Amino acid sequence: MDIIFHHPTFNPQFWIDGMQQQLPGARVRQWYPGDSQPADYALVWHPPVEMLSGRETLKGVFALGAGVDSILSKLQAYPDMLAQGVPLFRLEDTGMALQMQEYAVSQVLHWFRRFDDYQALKLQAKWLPLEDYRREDFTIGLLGAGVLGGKVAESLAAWGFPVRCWSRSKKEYPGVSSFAGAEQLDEFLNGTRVLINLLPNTPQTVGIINRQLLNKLADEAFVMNLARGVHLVENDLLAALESGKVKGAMLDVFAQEPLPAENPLWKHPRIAITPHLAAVTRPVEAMEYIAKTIRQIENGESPGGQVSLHHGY
Ligand SMILES: NC(=O)C1=CN([C@@H]2O[C@H](COP(=O)(O)OP(=O)(O)OC[C@H]3O[C@@H](n4cnc5c(N)ncnc54)[C@H](OP(=O)(O)O)[C@@H]3O)[C@@H](O)[C@H]2O)C=CC1
Ligand SMILES: O=C(O)C(=O)CO
Repeated sequence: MDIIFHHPTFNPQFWIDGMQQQLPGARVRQWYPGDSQPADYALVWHPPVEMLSGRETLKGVFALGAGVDSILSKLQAYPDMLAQGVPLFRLEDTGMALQMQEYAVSQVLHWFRRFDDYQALKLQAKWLPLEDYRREDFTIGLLGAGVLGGKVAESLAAWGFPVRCWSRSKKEYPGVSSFAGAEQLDEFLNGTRVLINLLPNTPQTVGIINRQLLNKLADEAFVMNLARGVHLVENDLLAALESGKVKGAMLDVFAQEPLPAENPLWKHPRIAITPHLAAVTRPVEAMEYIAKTIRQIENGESPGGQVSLHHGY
């Protein structure tokens, strides 16, 4: 079995050795421009078009992350990049759900215990106990309730917050109310105090966190964007912070990354920023998962994690 690998930043030798250990007998190589030797599987992130195009014998392409928007947008521009019928897989969890839970829970508790307000008071040297927020007024809404959103919802429900989620199909997560489809979006937003975004980037979700949506949240809402920058209309968030509708935001992802130094989001006192690291690929877990999936394919089974080219995620 031949496996080709391309990632703009990961250490290729680490992955080549790791995959060979996971799949004894497999020949794993880093792909270089001009390499059109046969391959059965490809492990990729931001792949050059030339790496995949014309490879009709591929049995699977693995995205080395959870989101496949960059691969699908390239595929849209170059429809021949992936031969007909070659399945595209993505990483499902492989250690990312725990990271998302840590990120979301710590920030929700930060807002709930009013540490943002106390930090502002501290800067004025003011000793001023504030009224506690009540859990029942702190409804948390997950936009997107898949592999990562579902786990984040469950971890917040375990802290006793009212939690709800919104997805395309109905969910049954313990302690989490489920809303599904465009027709239930308003109901989901009504009363949501903390909005956490874990949707995929698709034509249906671009710009979803906009003025109209923000206005439907509870007053003094909080917004956490952990999915993709294109989901959020940045100027609409800034306007909602100015009007007081939104009290604070925590942003991990941006329409332009790295976020340019002149972007006003940097300077806003009620916006916290991290540089797209809410959940990163954990190589060992990812390699175990990919190897398991390859073994399933080789055994003629139908593995999970296949991307729907129709739905775009
Ligand atoms: N900031 C970071 O470091 C990282 C960000 N991400 C981002 O997180 C995203 C989510 O990952 P993951 O949970 O694994 O993805 P999943 O595909 O498992 O979950 C996506 C969820 O969004 C829902 N959804 C999709 N389209 C719509 C729509 N039009 N209307 C309503 N709901 C919709 C799906 O509904 P249904 O369940 O019904 O299909 C599903 O619940 C990734 O696409 C990626 O962009 C991922 C990893 C790290
Ligand atoms: O896996 C993904 O989609 C990511 O955004 C990794 O940071």
